[in-house]
Amino acid sequence: MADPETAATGQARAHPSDEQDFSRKKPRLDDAGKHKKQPSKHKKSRAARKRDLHPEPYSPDDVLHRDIIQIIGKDVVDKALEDGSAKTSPLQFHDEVELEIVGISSGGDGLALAPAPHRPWVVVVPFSLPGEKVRARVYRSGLMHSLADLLEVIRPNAELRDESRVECKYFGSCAGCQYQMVSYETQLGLKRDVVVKAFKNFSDLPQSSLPEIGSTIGSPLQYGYRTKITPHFEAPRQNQRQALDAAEAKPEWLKIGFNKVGTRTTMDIEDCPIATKTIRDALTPMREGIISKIHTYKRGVSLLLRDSLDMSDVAASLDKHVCITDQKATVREQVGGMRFEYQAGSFFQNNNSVLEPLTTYVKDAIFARATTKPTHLVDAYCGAGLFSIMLSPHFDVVTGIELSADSIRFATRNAELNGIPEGKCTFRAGDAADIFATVKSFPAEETVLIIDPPRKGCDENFIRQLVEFKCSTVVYVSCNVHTQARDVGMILKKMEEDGDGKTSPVTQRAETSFTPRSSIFVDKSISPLTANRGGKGQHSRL
Ligand SMILES: C[S@@+](CC[C@H](N)C(=O)[O-])C[C@H]1O[C@@H](n2cnc3c(N)ncnc32)[C@H](O)[C@@H]1O
Repeated sequence: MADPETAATGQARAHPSDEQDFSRKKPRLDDAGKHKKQPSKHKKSRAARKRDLHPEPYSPDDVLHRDIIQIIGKDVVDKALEDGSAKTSPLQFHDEVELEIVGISSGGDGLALAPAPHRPWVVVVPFSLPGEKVRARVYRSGLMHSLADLLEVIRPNAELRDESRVECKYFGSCAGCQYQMVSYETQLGLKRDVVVKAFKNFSDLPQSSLPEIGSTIGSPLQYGYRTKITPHFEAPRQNQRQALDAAEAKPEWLKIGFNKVGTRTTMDIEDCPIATKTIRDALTPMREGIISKIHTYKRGVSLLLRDSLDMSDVAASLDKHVCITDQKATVREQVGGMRFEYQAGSFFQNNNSVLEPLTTYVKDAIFARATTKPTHLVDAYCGAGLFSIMLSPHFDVVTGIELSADSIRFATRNAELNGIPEGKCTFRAGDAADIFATVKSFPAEETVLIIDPPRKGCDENFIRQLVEFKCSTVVYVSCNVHTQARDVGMILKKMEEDGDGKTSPVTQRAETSFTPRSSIFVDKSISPLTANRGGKGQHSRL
């Protein structure tokens, strides 16, 4: 799933960089307790001012902006942009308001209209649900919206909310999960809605061409599924370091964990119930080790905890797991009948329990649609070879490409490890677009292309060559449905421009499945309990 940093890592959700940060009004003190110079509001570049009013396309800000438009209407937003009031919040810092939640954003937060007599303005309230009446306190404002902390659910949506479902003591503060209080059934429906909206808002396709979105296929595990977490902590400041020599217990300022919702502040997290048992068991000793030598750290650290089969015993049962914390170490996982190894610091999907159903789903989708039996498989953005190797029994020739040379080394090794005949699977390191030059001899009618790009999606060079390649089937797996919708729209349009209906590799139907990933055919939305928010420098994913 894409950029492996998902909501489950607890990284903070992205907020519009240009938001009106009321907290700036408070004097800031430096380490020595002196007042820091306040940043001048007049120094924003023209580009920054433009960004203020036009979120970066397909970014989490843009996705939220589309949700806002849906609630208050395009005309109202356009008028506010025109008259210059789109960034002027009618609500002040720390205003407490009672709100009726009317919708839920693609990032999983409740959405309300600012109460009358305020002009149309959206308030975003994490952990609230449609149909609820809540009390919330505003802490920041941005383009046509304010962000607010949930203070109280005055009238819960009894159909959706059941607090007894919540299994994590940090839920409601940690940025990692959004949905623990709702049933998994409901979560799957919410994820489907995100896919529907994404194709409507970001594919640039006419209504009549929008794919039908199937129902979401659930993850076999809803807690204890996450095979990777990356808690982080800050190094002591100079004044804190001096006091440390005497300290034995964890100093109050030291927080080892994930971001607090809506902030870039780290919360101390002692346990994470969405992580596997192996990772949960390893977290306490790891934290204790850090606390005991915190005085030695000169800078903050992002930790890595990865669940691996025990590598010390090749014949060991699949029940013997260890926690890997070294980025360079090798991790081993089992998926169906296949074994995979990869470098701990490189990409691998973070919910092992969905991988067999996911790859089987992709295989079934390919063969159910094929009119001629596919023989050749091209796996673009192949990582350590998950799709290549899982699907290899069903093809004669398989080739994969991937930017990371380390992942390619492991993909080649994984083919050997699983006894795939020599020469059947070949992998090369390089930009995905380079694959097309190497597969010109593949028979178009019998060739399948699987794409599983990072969150930013494919580039135009790749898409242009994909369309020219004219293979029989394209499967687009993605952890970011918004860039996926953009790319699918672009592929369909370019194919139409080419006027070659027969090549049409793109399915008529997007189907939501599993946790977050998506494909042209499949849209998987991976993580239970999380909204699969995404984006740079933030936050979450498979
Ligand atoms: C979402 S992961 C998918 C990996 C693999 N399909 C799997 O399921 O394990 C995306 C992969 O694309 C790789 N990548 C990123 N940019 C790329 C590019 N321009 N060309 C090829 N691979 C790229 C990343 O290193 C990462 O391994």
